Amino acid sequence: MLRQELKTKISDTKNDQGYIIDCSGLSMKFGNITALNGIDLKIEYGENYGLLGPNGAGKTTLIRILCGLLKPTSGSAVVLGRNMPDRANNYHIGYMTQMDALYNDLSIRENIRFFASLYGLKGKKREDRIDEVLDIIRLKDRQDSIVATLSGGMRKRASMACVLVHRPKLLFLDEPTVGVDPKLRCELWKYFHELNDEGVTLIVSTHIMDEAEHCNRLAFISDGRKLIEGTPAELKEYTRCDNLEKSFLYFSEGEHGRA
Ligand SMILES: Nc1ncnc2c1ncn2[C@@H]1O[C@H](COP(=O)(O)OP(=O)(O)OP(=O)(O)O)[C@@H](O)[C@H]1O
Repeated sequence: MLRQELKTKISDTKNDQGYIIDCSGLSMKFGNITALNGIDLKIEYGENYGLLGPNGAGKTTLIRILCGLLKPTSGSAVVLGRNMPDRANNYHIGYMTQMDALYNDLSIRENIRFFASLYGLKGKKREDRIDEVLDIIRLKDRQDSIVATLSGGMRKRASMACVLVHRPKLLFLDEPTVGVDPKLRCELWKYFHELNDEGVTLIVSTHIMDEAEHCNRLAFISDGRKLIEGTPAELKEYTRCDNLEKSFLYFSEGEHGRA
């Protein structure tokens, strides 16, 4: 009952612009595997929204549908006012996957330039944007290094630059700071919040609680279902837990997970 009240309270927070993401009854089956099972999701413009759940919960499948890379088995996903999949949304969306999509034999700058060109950026504007993102990820001094020679954290930063270069309105980040050192992690989250302030909507998929605490709202996902959503404070307060991990266990395992 209380859980329903929390759901209702949160779903009442609608913004005048409508929703950047509006999903209804989204399901996805791969043969006999049900990856998503009737997900309803409304995300407002400029939110920093977290998808939190264990391995295999369905987070990546959900993101791939929202990016237009997969067609759902049933239900609808409206993104930026368009029913997905719709290629017209491609320019407005950035997606940083768990596995990087960098070309090993190109330099960092050449990789970023390649992605910028795919989005139609040219000439001085393109080179200025590349300089801008190199500053953000703090790799300007390594811009000519061949990607195959980079450390894991540097690869992550280079991938980040490739998805930021066309300034997407909607950014999907799959475990964005795994393998990144604490100092840069702080800087990246500061930058993500700045992007939010500029109106960019961020969807962050994670099973790391530290990362989830940075989101303004979260959905707990398990076995392809959305268990609950709310702000980190609301979810902890409701479950009377001192951290999100325990709150998640509360919802995924019932009363046994309670602190
Ligand atoms: N192309 C596919 N073919 C078959 N099964 C798939 C496919 N993609 C995903 N699945 C299955 O769907 C389920 C959800 O997977 P998904 O990758 O969405 O989970 P996830 O929450 O992102 O997990 P993780 O945190 O480990 O990345 C899993 O059982 C997975 O094996």
